[in-house]
Amino acid sequence: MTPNPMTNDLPDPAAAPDSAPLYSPARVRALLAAHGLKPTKSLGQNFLIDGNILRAIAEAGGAAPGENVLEIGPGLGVLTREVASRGARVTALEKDERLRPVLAETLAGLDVNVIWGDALDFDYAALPAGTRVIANLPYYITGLLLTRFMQAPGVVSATVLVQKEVAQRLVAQPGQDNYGFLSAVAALYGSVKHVRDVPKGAFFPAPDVTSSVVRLDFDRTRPQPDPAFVSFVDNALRYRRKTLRNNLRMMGHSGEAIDAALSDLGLRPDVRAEDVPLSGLRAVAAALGVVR
Ligand SMILES: C[S@@+](CC[C@H](N)C(=O)[O-])C[C@H]1O[C@@H](n2cnc3c(N)ncnc32)[C@H](O)[C@@H]1O
Repeated sequence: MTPNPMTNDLPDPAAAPDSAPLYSPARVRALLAAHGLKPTKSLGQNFLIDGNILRAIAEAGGAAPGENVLEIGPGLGVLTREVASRGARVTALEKDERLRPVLAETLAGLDVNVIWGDALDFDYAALPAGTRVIANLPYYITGLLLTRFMQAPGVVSATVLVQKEVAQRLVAQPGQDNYGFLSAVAALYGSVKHVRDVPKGAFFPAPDVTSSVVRLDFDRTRPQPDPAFVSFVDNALRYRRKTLRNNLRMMGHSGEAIDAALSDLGLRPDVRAEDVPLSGLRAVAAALGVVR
């Protein structure tokens, strides 16, 4: 049973036998109808209705007995169930309070702690060491959430469903089209792996864009990036297609100091920040006295 791509209509709930899995399109529709709910676009509510994708995310995310998992946006609880039923302890942050009765029903009997509130207000620094994030993220705050996970010392990995375009940015290397702050900061904290693409039909309602599952691993054994350097990289890469010199000028560095630094480091005066590897940006930051 797949949704009609033209209307996003799902089959009649009466057609959903109780034995059908929770993520089946008919069960999802029945659940929403029973609670008088419609997905809210502004909250990025595109619910997963494909069992293969759910299993692939849980598997890639390392959901296993004894693991502490953080999920952002459990929605109807389909991914939460998949992860918790593999023995992981799940903490799930959900903003939409209308989903309280739904999650009470779909997560009954599982080891899940639902925290109601905005994921942007959550204290990620307090998460226990070894926490794994597994989530189908609300797309409108993906970038912000990814940087919160990176900066939380307890979080060791994040396996997340994101827009394909974000996935491409995450894995891009210096000099490539999609390279930018997200690519650079991900490389500063660890490594990124593209797990698989996910077609629009795997969601209800179907989103406008293709999605991808990526896994980010954060290396907590090495010294964490200097916040001054992270901010320097953010500013240096902020305006794409402008020269690094121009972006550094916007940060308030003098033209003289920039020219001397670029020349000493053998970088062309018109080099663009997205073409300079992180080691080069670090050398520029050191030459300008931003980091030691
Ligand atoms: C893409 S849906 C994923 C739902 C479910 N995990 C699934 O895969 O079917 C995103 C979820 O994030 C929730 N959400 C949106 N903004 C949020 C925020 N700021 N804080 C916490 N949850 C949020 C939405 O209500 C929704 O449940």
